[in-house]
Amino acid sequence: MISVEEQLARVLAGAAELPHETVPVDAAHGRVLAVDLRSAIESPRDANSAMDGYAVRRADVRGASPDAPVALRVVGEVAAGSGHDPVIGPGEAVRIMTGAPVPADADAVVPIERTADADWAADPVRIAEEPAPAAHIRPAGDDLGAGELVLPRGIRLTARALASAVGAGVGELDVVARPRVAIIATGDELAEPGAPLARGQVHDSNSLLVAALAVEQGAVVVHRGRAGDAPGALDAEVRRVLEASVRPDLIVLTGGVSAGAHDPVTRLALEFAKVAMQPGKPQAFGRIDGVPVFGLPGNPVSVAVSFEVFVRPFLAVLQGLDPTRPTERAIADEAWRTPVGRRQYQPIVAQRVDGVLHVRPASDRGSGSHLVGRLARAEGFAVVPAEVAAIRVGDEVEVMLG
Ligand SMILES: Nc1nc2c(c(=O)[nH]1)N[C@H]1C(S)=C(S)[C@@H](COP(=O)(O)OP(=O)(O)OC[C@H]3O[C@@H](n4cnc5c(N)ncnc54)[C@H](O)[C@@H]3O)O[C@H]1N2
Ligand code: MOO
Repeated sequence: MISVEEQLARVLAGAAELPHETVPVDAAHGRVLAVDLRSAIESPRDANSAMDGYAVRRADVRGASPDAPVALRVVGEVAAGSGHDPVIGPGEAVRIMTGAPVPADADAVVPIERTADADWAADPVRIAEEPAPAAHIRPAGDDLGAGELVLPRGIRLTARALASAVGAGVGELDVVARPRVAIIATGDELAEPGAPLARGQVHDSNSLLVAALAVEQGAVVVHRGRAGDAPGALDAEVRRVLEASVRPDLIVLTGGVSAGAHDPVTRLALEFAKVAMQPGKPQAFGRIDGVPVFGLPGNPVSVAVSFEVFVRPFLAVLQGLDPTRPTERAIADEAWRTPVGRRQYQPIVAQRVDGVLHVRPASDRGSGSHLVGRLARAEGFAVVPAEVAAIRVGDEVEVMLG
């Protein structure tokens, strides 16, 4: 048996960041930013009003108060979006709306509520407050200076990040290419989701599990198929994938990697390993025509764990992201057994109590790697060192969430 670290090192050995591409901001959600993004503009472009009210010259309204309002003639109006810059002479004011550019002659905005009549029809308008210098004016460049760093390279573009990018005057972003993943579930026993099962059959949940996990990690699924155990079937399916017009960056196979007499992955030219982990012991990895191929063990919980431990870091490296997974300390609220000699990845449910993370196994039916029905409850995995034989109530465990 080899350690998880040894197998991970094998998997990551040839992995490198994919090429970059430029995409419209609309298509960048979830992509990884390839270069630092600096603001293309000063934002806001113009000094603009933070309130609906009147643009005034402060010199005209010194000492204004509710008891001694100052009357100004209304000589115009600017609404948001107006490119207009009306002249404001002594004793004059301009109606201004939130977001509208402040006329060059004004040096303060008085909100409508601070006028004696609080009525847009009032003319003259009676200003009932002496505004502070630049009151309610958002200066140009208040949000972003031209050239200011907005987003650092290597982040995944969230909705908020995209809003900042658009605010920075950018219409396109340089992003890392999405890893293209091909998935082939192997086994004669596999049936379509929802299909009635004949004796010996099982629904293929693995190919969808891998596809959805890969998409969650920023990948795009270019092929999802199944291959039976007959000699040549998997080979033919792999060939089809490799010869398709869109070549994948990786192929993920599930099932057929262990010691069975019909395990088809074992006939491929991959490197096979028994990894000291549970679940996920039998693993295969290699390159076929230069394309990385993962052979994950067929049990659904083994697939979920193998993806977290090997495929997810690989996808991270392809996207220029840190492959290390942050872990947290947690307290076990329930006891469970764990195999000595293999690092256990126990699906867990988690709960924070007074800031302390508490976990218990997600399955109430043991840690069988076939328990796909319990996978939905898992909120993460407890990672138990190989030398530990049992977790007792109150023990501290390391947990990777999500
Ligand atoms: N003699 C030995 N037998 C087994 C060993 C071993 O070391 N010696 N290892 C066991 C362990 S651990 C695992 S894990 C499994 C891995 O087996 P395979 O990768 O060959 O997987 P299969 O035999 O094809 O399937 C295992 C199990 O999972 C079900 N399955 C397969 N594909 C899917 C799918 N797409 N969706 C849902 N379920 C799937 C399959 O029906 C089997 O029940 O080997 C042990 N045996
Ligand atoms: O290692 Mo297998 O993955 O126990 O279930």
